[in-house]
Amino acid sequence: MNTPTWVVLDIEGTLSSTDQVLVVLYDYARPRLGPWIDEHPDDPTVVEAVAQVRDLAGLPADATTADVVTVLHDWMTRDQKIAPLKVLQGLIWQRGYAVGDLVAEFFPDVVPALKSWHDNGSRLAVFSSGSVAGQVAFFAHTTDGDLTPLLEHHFDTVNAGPKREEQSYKTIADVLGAAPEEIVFYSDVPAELHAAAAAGWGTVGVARIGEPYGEADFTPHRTVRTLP
Ligand SMILES: CSCCC(=O)C(=O)COP(=O)(O)O
Ligand SMILES: [Mg+2]
Repeated sequence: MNTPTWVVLDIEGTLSSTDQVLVVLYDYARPRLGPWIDEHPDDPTVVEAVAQVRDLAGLPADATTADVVTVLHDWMTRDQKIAPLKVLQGLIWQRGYAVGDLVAEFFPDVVPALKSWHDNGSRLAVFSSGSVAGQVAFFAHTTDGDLTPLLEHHFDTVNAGPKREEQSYKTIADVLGAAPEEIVFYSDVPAELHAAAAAGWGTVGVARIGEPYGEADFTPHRTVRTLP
């Protein structure tokens, strides 16, 4: 494959283990959701996210924080990557990274690959279900230091759209100002790769041993076990 202009990267299962997200980060967020909502009654981002939870879950307007948290915990248990949950998690993780409670860990091949792509002239972006706020904090506080200078753009389901829909990849290409064939997407989830390919992007399946999609069928996408 020729060196692409843009390399767009998924996080969970691709750069970082699923346990890093679903155990470390989710366990950190779970008990903090209720207090975060109650302590930020005037934050428009929080107010909007809570209103969206109420709407999506069909809760009454007078639903309590505890009712909202019950819904959020249920979504987390089922790993439903629903936007208002990801927004609230992202705010909590942002604080967790800032105060030193959290440090982002990557698979061992990831940081060398990011640096190699960057040094060889590829431009890097992220497309993850994790909110942009959470993503930026994650890359700013890693076991290898602040990696944010390597990344030019962050996309999530709010500013790009659902990861399994072709239109989201068209939106990202527009923002990047790139032709689809100049972009390659790396992900552990075949359905996401199918959507990116439908938008004309190059695709690479990341089938890591021991990860949930490690033995999935990635046909017709090129597949690797490690990056790049
Ligand atoms: C601080 S980044 C958290 C990533 C996250 O919340 C998530 O759900 C990852 O999903 P992905 O789309 O990267 O597989
Ligand atoms: Mg993933």
